[in-house]
Amino acid sequence: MDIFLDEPLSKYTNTKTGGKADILAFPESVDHIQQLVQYANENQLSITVIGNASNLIVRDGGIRGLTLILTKMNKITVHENVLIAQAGASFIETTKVAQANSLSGIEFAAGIPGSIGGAVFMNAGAYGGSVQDVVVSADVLTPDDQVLHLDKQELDFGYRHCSVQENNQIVLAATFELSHGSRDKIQKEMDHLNELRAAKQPLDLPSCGSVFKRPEGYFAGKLIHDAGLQGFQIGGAQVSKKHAGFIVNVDKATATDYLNVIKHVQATVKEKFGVNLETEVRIIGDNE
Ligand SMILES: NC(=O)C1=CN([C@@H]2O[C@H](COP(=O)(O)OP(=O)(O)OC[C@H]3O[C@@H](n4cnc5c(N)ncnc54)[C@H](OP(=O)(O)O)[C@@H]3O)[C@@H](O)[C@H]2O)C=CC1
Ligand SMILES: C=C(O[C@H]1[C@H](O)[C@@H](CO)O[C@H](OP(=O)(O)OP(=O)(O)OC[C@H]2O[C@@H](n3ccc(=O)[nH]c3=O)[C@H](O)[C@@H]2O)[C@@H]1NC(C)=O)C(=O)O
Repeated sequence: MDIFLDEPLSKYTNTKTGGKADILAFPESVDHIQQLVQYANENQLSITVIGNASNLIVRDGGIRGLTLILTKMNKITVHENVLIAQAGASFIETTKVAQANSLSGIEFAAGIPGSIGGAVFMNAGAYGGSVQDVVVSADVLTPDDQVLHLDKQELDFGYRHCSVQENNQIVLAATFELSHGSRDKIQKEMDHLNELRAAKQPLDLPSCGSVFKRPEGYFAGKLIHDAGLQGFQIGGAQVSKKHAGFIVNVDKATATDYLNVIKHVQATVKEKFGVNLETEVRIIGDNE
């Protein structure tokens, strides 16, 4: 198993920002994760799990203790209409495997750049679909190193919410129940959604997806757009000129630049429209 010390996380985050991990490990099996959790518990190290870092800002001070990236646990298996994906599998790859097996239901995720673990953790959604519509159960590891099989009810999905968040569990794998469909039709729907995404979102620049949650009754992107903030920039982090709900790294941004732009956007939208924008991105790690 690969383990790195003092490893810059900017190499792994989609924003290309963030400080160093004291210890960064790439486990290849549940056994590896259990060994790492045991080691961390014995040495009183905190544990942080990162998926594809597509909806994440790691502060410039980095992450103490042990950080895990699960991309080496990426097996996807299919039995009839049931698809099981390990936590480190990419969501996009999972949609391709479903399509190849004529399975319909996760077309909505064709362009979601996260991992299966991150997608369950955040109850990922786009274009009217979300993880809760198709996931029937997940295997998780508890902080005291026990593997649990949780059904959908126990996962307690809500808007960008899942019970894994407050129980500090690590998602190991997820089971999806899909329906049989036509391979061509599934592919067409995935292509269509990817075209919509490419037309609206700044996919050509580093970002962390939608920075803010949808406030009830509003769209974050529209509020930021109407506040005249598109193009607003601090350091190398800029409110996207293409989609105001994104902050793009246009010139060697730091995580601090991102956080300063977020603060300014929140204050401006509050002042102009009286709406509180809550971050959807996870912000983790220490200040510099
Ligand atoms: N709709 C869209 O177009 C887009 C949606 N997204 C969303 O963001 C999600 C982020 O996914 P991803 O990039 O993989 O995640 P990230 O690496 O961005 O991690 C986000 C958080 O997820 C938690 N996490 C990740 N993997 C696991 C795991 N195996 N077990 C437990 N917790 C985990 C971590 O929580 P902690 O810090 O507490 O350990 C982490 O802080 C996507 O799946 C999707 O929901 C992202 C971009 C675009
Ligand atoms: C990118 C993410 O998810 C995305 C997901 O891909 C898309 C597609 O379904 O819908 C959400 O974006 P969104 O709420 O910004 O949806 P969009 O349809 O792009 O925009 C909403 C509305 O705001 C308007 N809008 C958007 C951007 C902008 O600069 N100006 C503007 O006026 C749009 O015209 C539209 O009327 C998800 N974000 C949230 C917070 O719900 C993510 O979670 O990281």
